[in-house]
Amino acid sequence: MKPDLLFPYRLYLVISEADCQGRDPLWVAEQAILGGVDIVQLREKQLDTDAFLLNAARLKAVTDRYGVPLVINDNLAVAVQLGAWGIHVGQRDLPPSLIRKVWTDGCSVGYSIEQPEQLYSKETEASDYLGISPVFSTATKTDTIIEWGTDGIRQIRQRTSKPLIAIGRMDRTNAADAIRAGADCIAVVSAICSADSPRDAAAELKELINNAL
Ligand SMILES: Cc1ncc(COP(=O)(O)OP(=O)(O)O)c(N)n1
Ligand SMILES: Cc1nc(C(=O)O)sc1CCOP(=O)(O)O
Ligand SMILES: [Mg+2]
Repeated sequence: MKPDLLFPYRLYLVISEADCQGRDPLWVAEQAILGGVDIVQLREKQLDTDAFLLNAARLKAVTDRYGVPLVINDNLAVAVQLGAWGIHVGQRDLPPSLIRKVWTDGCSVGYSIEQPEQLYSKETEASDYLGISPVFSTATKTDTIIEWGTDGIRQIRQRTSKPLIAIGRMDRTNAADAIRAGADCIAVVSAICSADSPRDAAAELKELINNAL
């Protein structure tokens, strides 16, 4: 199925303070953007809402400077108060249809798909793009169910026109394969946040993605 063109982003950085190896996440995010990241998600699983909001506001000052959309993971209160571009939720979070009722001014809603039957739900219908969760199992997030693999990307591509985000152990060795299998965008934590040079890592991934399109 042909992908929806409303999601033009190709390289998606998912970031948290804990994933940045003691480095300043604002520096990591800025370097990644300079290297070619074109959408950023703040995923803070350990912080309360006040601390999450403070970090999100600091990060938004950086992403706004470069015209890069900022997505908030899970926390609708933070996303709304911040005026974020969007929110990403999974199967055990607030459902997209409820988010749309509360956050009415055109937010973007990403939704994780963990199993084939979840593609055909009212909540999937209510979302703007889908996280393929995970393409490969990863130490960064261990509460996942199956591995989709590149064949899984191909199967999902045949069944939906929603933009597809490949996430889970994505890196320089598999990004091009995921794009060729039908993903629209590659999302990473470690491949950028753990790299010696987040800027160079992002630039290499972006080139691999662009060459695979
Ligand atoms: C782009 C993207 N895809 C998938 C996820 C995972 O979301 P979720 O299943 O809600 O898990 P947590 O990130 O909340 O642990 C994501 N965050 N981003
Ligand atoms: C945030 C997230 N969501 C996933 C999912 O499967 O839904 S995997 C993941 C973390 C991805 O980290 P890394 O790039 O280090 O593998
Ligand atoms: Mg979640």
